[in-house]
Amino acid sequence: MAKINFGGTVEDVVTREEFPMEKAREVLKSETIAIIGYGVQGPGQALNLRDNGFNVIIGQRKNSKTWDKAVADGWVPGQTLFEIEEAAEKGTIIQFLLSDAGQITLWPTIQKYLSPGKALYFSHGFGITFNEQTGIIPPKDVDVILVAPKGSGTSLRRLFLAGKGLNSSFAIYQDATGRAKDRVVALGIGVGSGYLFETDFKKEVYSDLTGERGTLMGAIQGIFAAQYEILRKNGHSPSEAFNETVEELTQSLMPLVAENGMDWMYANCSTTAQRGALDWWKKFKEATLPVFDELYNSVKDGKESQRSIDSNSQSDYRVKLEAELKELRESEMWQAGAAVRQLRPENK
Ligand SMILES: NC(=O)C1=CN([C@@H]2O[C@H](COP(=O)(O)OP(=O)(O)OC[C@H]3O[C@@H](n4cnc5c(N)ncnc54)[C@H](O)[C@@H]3O)[C@@H](O)[C@H]2O)C=CC1
Ligand SMILES: CC(=O)[C@](C)(O)C(=O)O
Ligand SMILES: [Mg+2]
Ligand SMILES: [Mg+2]
Repeated sequence: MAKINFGGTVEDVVTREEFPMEKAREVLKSETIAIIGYGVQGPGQALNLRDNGFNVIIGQRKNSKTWDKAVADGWVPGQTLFEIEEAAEKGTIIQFLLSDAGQITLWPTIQKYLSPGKALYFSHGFGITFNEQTGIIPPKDVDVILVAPKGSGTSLRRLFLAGKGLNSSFAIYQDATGRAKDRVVALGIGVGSGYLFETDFKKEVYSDLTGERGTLMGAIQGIFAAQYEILRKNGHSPSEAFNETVEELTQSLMPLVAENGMDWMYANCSTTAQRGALDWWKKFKEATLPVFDELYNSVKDGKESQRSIDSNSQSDYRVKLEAELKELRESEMWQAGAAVRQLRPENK
């Protein structure tokens, strides 16, 4: 573990220097990693593990789109691709990467294959933390571990192929074998994580549900829509409104923040912009702090998890989600965005 000072708080983190890939391969050399679920995280983690030389198999429903996707990705039926139950039986580490709602449905099936000494692996603390809602209560004689990439499985794979990595949190809920720490850190390195920081199942899911409803996905769409609406209401064209709300942020300013922090991005803007941003950011913080407080309490009270389970357990959950995504896509702001993207020099 490396001791890193994060703004005054020293944390123990795992970097690839402390836990190189060779060590991860040694730790997991006798393991069969069965990945159940091939949606977004499944492919990202499975392909990275395979490329890193680990023994990986996939468990999927036959005659499904994800079975075909797995075959297209080079998984071989009967060798590295099996039906869910056969993969769970063969796996010594079962990576439970169905959707959080899907895990509830499949838990009675997976549970049958959790023989003593196996490991049950999640990429979200949802199923375990809200087990009064999910019913996911593992037997005591298996390891229960978590590696949660802090980003999309699509990005996990793309960054791996680019020689980079997404950071991940890791947690141990049960250490039945005495090897849970080694297993979970080895898996975190194997799936292509940048650095690993420790958490617990409850903190992972509370922070993750907050983040995705907040700055990462929900709040950002909300402030985009609000600013775009004000600009358009005051006569600014869609081009001007979209560029000033989204395109400049994604193409110019956020990459500067990612490179060297917010102050550096500010310093690379005009002094006019710096004065304004420094005057206004606290007003936006004051306006949104109550909303974030309400959001976190809704997560903590189990309201968000129940909402997710109720919605995503319905047979037509994907149809309903797609209809709302279509509404977003067809909004004027994102239609303007589609036109702007097409006009990028690299897309001409
Ligand atoms: N999407 C992402 O990039 C991230 C996901 N996670 C976590 O990783 C896990 C997997 O997430 P995703 O890959 O997004 O899942 P997903 O929503 O893409 O679903 C994965 C697979 O589960 C299947 N599935 C859904 N409901 C099912 C059911 N009732 N019965 C059988 N199969 C069912 C889907 O067909 C899909 O193939 C979740 O715990 C999620 O919270 C964590 C970090 C990021
Ligand atoms: C990509 C990710 O980290 C999320 C937003 O938490 C998720 O997909 O659940
Ligand atoms: Mg997340
Ligand atoms: Mg999430």
